[in-house]
Amino acid sequence: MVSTSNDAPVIAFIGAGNMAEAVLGGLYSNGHPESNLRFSELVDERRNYMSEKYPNVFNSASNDQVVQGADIVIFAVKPQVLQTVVKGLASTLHKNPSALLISIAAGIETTDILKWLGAKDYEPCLIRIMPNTPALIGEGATGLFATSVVTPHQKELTERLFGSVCKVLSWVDSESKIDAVTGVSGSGPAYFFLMMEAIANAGVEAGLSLEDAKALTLQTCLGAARMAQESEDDLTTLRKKVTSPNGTTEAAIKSMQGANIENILRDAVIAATNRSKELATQFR
Ligand SMILES: NC(=O)C1=CN([C@@H]2O[C@H](COP(=O)(O)OP(=O)(O)OC[C@H]3O[C@@H](n4cnc5c(N)ncnc54)[C@H](OP(=O)(O)O)[C@@H]3O)[C@@H](O)[C@H]2O)C=CC1
Ligand SMILES: O=C(O)[C@@H]1CCC=N1
Repeated sequence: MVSTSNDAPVIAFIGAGNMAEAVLGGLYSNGHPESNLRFSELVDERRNYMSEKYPNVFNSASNDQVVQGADIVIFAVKPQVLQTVVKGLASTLHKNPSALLISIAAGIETTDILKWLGAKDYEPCLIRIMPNTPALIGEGATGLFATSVVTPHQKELTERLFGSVCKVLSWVDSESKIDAVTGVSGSGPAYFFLMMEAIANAGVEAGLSLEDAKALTLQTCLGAARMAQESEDDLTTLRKKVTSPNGTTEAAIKSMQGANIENILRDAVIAATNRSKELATQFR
């Protein structure tokens, strides 16, 4: 096993896919010591890609190897394989009862993870988190839920770590709210990417080059989000300030409302929230 440096926690990622990369990459860019980051990944091609990108971060195809001696273990595999992964790691984790366990898997409930761990003599400290991919550039948003045995110190540590990659961290008091966080922000980047694709493509149809249409779309999205964050006006007021009576925006908003855009977006968020709940029962 690799040696570690200083008193930063040793963090082991189980699964090194898109979301693990977003969090690991964000921590790495923020100066978390490389020697205190590790990941396991079964797929050779993916492991090689990650190891070229993060050359001094220890990696292995063995989940057991990376969790040994880890202070924090982050489960970052797909919901459908989490049960097998957790059961496979249980005996190794029982030898490290002080490790803080964090699951980022959509849907899967903490009671199921604890059941799969099957610890007899202690209750593992487990936190469920739903971050999003902009964590890779330090612009993530996440909801967090802690089981009752998690200590204030562990919550602070989790806030500090995820706070370095996510600008919004919101602890929820009941686990079911993590499904709603998933519907709004976990899946949320994809909604905005889809809208940006559609707006840029429409800009091309209206006569712009793709390059210009994309640049204008992205900056408009960024500017609107930053303005909404920094302004004292609420979202409705900000929208109305763009919308001159009988002007161009009004024509666009009428077109969108005619197609029932509010309901379309509402249904999308509820569909993702419900799918998160369904994943829990599907892979139990
Ligand atoms: N992507 C996102 O925006 C977000 C994802 N999440 C959650 O994060 C988790 C990971 O998602 P994402 O990164 O997108 O998924 P990915 O499929 O990109 O990453 C998971 C990786 O883990 C690998 N893997 C599978 N089984 C094992 C195993 N037994 N041991 C080690 N590695 C394994 C997978 O290989 P293989 O491809 O062969 O399965 C894959 O490379 C999911 O549970 C998802 O719900 C949460 C928030 C946002
Ligand atoms: O689509 C998914 O299931 C994962 C969880 C949230 C974002 N991506």
